[in-house]
Amino acid sequence: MSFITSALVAAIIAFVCLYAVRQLVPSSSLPLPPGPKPLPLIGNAHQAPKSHAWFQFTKWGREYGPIFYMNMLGQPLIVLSTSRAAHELLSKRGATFSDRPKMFVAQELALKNLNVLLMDYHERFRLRQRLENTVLNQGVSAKYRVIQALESKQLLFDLLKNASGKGADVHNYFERSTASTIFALFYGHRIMNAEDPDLLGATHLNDEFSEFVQVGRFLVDTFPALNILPGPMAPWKKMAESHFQRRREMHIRSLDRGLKEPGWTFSKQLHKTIHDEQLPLPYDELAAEFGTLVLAALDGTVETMMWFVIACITQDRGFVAKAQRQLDEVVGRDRLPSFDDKQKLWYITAILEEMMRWRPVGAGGVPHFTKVESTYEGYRIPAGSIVIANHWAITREEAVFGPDVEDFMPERWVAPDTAETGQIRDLPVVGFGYGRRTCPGRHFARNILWISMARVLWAFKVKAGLDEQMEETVVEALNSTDGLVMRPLAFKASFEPRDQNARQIDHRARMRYNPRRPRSFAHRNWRMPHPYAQERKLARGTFGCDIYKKKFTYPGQIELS
Ligand code: HEM
Repeated sequence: MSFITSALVAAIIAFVCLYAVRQLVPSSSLPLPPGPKPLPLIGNAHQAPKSHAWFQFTKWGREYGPIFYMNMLGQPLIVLSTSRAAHELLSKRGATFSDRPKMFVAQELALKNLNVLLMDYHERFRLRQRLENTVLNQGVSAKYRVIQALESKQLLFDLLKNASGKGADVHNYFERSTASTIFALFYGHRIMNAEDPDLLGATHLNDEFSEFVQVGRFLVDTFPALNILPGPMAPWKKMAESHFQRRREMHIRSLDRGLKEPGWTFSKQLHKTIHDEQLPLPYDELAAEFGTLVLAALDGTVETMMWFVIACITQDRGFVAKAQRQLDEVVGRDRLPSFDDKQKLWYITAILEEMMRWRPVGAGGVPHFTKVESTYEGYRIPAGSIVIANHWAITREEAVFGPDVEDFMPERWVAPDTAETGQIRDLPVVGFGYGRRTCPGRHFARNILWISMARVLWAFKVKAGLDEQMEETVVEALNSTDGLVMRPLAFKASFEPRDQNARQIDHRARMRYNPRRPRSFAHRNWRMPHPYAQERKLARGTFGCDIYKKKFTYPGQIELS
């Protein structure tokens, strides 16, 4: 018998045994949740959606109710379709439902178990979560607003210079702005443009990773025994090893650099904590932890901004004019909106919340896993189940969010007393996930999104871009990639300044750098103009002596002290 045949036979025997054991092991007498009708042995594998599973799962959710069950070649899969079910199981019973399913290629081979996103909820994970929390909790995240505000000015400047008139594919500019904020804080250097090698490396790794985590992409995920196949028969091994090596090299290089840059960085802060507290986190694992955070931070934030641009173009039934009226009343036309205006700019907050609802970028939810059997509403959830909160279905619950859930309507977040309190309605927040696995970057992300949305609306009329014949191009409201992050397909948008004030962003924001020395971070290349002296003072107060008792130099371009 050839090597490959033996491996296949071994995998099939393992599968049949597993299936038989799952059928025979006594469990509670409660029924499994309802779901599509399975076939013997393969279960529902033949019905598994080929792509964009969240759409089909939403249809099944409507048919079978808040919780439905599928059997994928013996692997139990539970899909939750309402906010209540997701909250009850994933949040309230977090001790049970906070592990992650095994993804052999992604986790074992490509990441060598170093990625916090795919780690089980055990001691190693909790240490990383504790460290993340020290630099990403709500209070500390507010301190980074200074940098987010500065980078959002640069964003306006980039859009004005490159995307007015006929418009452009603006993904690069939003990506640069977010990446620069993240790299500045993590590693102490800015990202000057979309061609930056660090940014290109990060996005390339994210694209590859997205493939590795697609359920059903690799047979070996279902039958890990297949991994004994030799190299040529197992192409995933080479792909995964190459991914791991490039990732490791990039993360370690970035951390080395982050520790050398002047001023405070996440790298320095956490490296010191680990050293002071003698925590069991070797250097390469710390580098991997930062790398994971950077990659996780980029995708969700940038793609939410891209969906925001699409909402402005395709969903404007008056929300843009309403937001601009409020911006003009509260802020006027002589300065940009700032975080200090947040309470009075409640409609921008409503837009942000509606954005996260209308296009939740993690549409299919990140899978959780339970190692023990559980019950819910009279149904049995078998031990070893993958549990998915289908964000797409949950954000489309009419009983929770009101009618016309496919429409973009910030008004659904506006409470009767919002105008006085600045507080919007307390509806369920879905986009950042659930329970002990809730996104640790949510406060950080919300701040970037809020200031970027407020400033883009203050400055521009956002329209579809024009083609060669000067006709408006078609911008689709739903076309997206498949995968962990739902990205809109490329489109062209035009950012026309609303007036002369907006046209002068470059004089006002003046986030200028010397284009002949774009990779130089010497602060003399940067000028902070007079109108923003006050911000400089604020930043100095914030970082100079406050939480970290250290002089903070916003890396390179702006001396804040
Ligand atoms: C709009 C932007 C973002 C969205 C929509 C988003 C969404 C999510 C979601 C849905 C999860 C999975 C939650 C679950 O399993 O239930 C997650 C996890 C995660 N996010 Fe975010 N995220 C965003 C921004 C960020 C940022 C800015 C950072 C870091 C600075 C970050 C770091 C992470 C990490 C490390 C995890 C893994 C947590 C774990 O497995 O326990 N994310 N995010």
